[in-house]
Amino acid sequence: MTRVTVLGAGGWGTAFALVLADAGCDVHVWARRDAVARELHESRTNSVYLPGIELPTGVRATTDAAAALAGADLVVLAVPAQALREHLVRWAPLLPPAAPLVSLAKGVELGTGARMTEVVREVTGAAQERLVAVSGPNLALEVARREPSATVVACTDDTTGHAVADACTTASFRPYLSTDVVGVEVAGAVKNVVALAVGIAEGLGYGDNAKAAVVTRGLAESARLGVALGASSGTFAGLAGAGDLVATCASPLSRNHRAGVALGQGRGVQEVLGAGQVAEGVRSAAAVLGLAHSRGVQMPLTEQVAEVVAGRRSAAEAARALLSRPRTTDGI
Ligand SMILES: NC(=O)C1=CN([C@@H]2O[C@H](COP(=O)(O)OP(=O)(O)OC[C@H]3O[C@@H](n4cnc5c(N)ncnc54)[C@H](O)[C@@H]3O)[C@@H](O)[C@H]2O)C=CC1
Ligand SMILES: O=C(CO)COP(=O)(O)O
Repeated sequence: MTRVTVLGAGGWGTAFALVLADAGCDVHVWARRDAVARELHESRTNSVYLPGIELPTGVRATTDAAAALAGADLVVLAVPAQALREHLVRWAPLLPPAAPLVSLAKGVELGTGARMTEVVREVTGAAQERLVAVSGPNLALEVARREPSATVVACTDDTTGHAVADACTTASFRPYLSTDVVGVEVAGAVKNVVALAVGIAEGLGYGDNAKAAVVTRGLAESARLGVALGASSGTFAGLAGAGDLVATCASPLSRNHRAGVALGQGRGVQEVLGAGQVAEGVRSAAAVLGLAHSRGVQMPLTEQVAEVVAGRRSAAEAARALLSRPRTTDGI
């Protein structure tokens, strides 16, 4: 039986632990907070992050990372993007030397512009073949309710990719394989920024035309950045790109979408963040923009989201700025 350690017991870490257990893995979850670990371990529920969901028997949880990681065949990283490095520095000496390291986070690190697998590689020194990104239209609550969902398992090494896909294939959760780690990670990170933008449009009271324009132009700029970083443009038309935008930009379950609506209604970013769980796009917007600037890539939508999030521009001003840009000729 594959022994898997999931580091992070938020909505997605917990839902993914459920998938792994359904797929027949022996699952050990690390939670940051004692109350969450105890509830998961004793009642097999996580009422803060996944209300109404019961995990399969056999899933264990602890706040002791060393105990969670002992003997792991596979390690899943499920903490928010901006917290990954600080946690990994502590976990690195505890990681089994050959286990694949799977990143679930959708974000780019502030200050470095690093993708999540780049952070993992820098901190752990793990070979590229051990690094895996899982990303797609995977709203945690729907996955945990065992509603049909598909995802992308991205790894430069086929054998590792298949091993991770085997560990998380169930009757309702279906992974597709890709070797385009860069594309899958960029698509996931920029998706959160676009979901904020769609929410902002909604909060401003705009209709479906505006939202469709934001999604489509957001996807175009996501693909532009990805290709500049070496990704394949096809990745952005797939599950990790268009697929995740469809799910997140339409769903009230998306925290980025909800945060965007609040920003569009004129609420401040502190109020918006204080009210809910992690909305990765809020902090990734500036990081994505920095990465784009370093490669000479234009990302006008991301630029406006970063302005709104920083409080330098109102949502209405951002919309006006986008509408008054010089005409472009790419036609997509
Ligand atoms: N929730 C979802 O539907 C999905 C989330 N993701 C991605 O997975 C990653 C994790 O998201 P969730 O599990 O949903 O987040 P969450 O907000 O539900 O939970 C985050 C988890 O990380 C822990 N944590 C550790 N250090 C933290 C810190 N410094 N600040 C805040 N939390 C910290 C929290 O205690 C919690 O266990 C994010 O990058 C997100 O974009 C990806 C797909 C689906
Ligand atoms: O990434 C997600 C679904 O694929 C979840 O989105 P939120 O982080 O906005 O809730």
